[in-house]
Amino acid sequence: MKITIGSDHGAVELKEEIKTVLADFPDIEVKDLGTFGDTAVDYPDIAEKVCQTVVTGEADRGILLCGTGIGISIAANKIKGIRAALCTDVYSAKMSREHNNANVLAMGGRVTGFGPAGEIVKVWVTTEFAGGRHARRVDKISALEKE
Ligand SMILES: O=C(CO)[C@H](O)[C@H](O)[C@H](O)COP(=O)(O)O
Repeated sequence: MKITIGSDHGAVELKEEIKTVLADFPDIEVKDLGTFGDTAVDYPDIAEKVCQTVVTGEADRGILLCGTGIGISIAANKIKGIRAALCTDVYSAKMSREHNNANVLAMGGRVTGFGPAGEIVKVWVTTEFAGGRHARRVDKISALEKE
């Protein structure tokens, strides 16, 4: 699985931690699209960069981080084809894959600690979409994009 990851200046350390967690998954290839320092950047720019790789198929999924995860997930969900889930707990992360087929995980570097974030990422990358009744609902989300 190919995953692109990006953060604004509010979550650079969490981004590094998540890359360390994902390094334990031999089947996962991670591409880091920045930002890399503490100079302030605008989270919609990072959301756009990462989400473009998902909608074009260059990546299978994306992980987006900012201070709260709120702004970057709002921005991501404006992009056609993106289903970004802002998660602060493992159950929601699991459901975002099983029920919503989320293709982007968002978290907040000023909200979620390294330990919980690592557990969230692990379950998110290992949980498959359940399909069935959930596919009908996800299709209805996609239909909303066309209105
Ligand atoms: O999206 C956010 C808030 O909705 C993120 O937390 C940003 O990282 C945050 O807004 C950045 O704030 P800063 O004061 O410019 O560091």
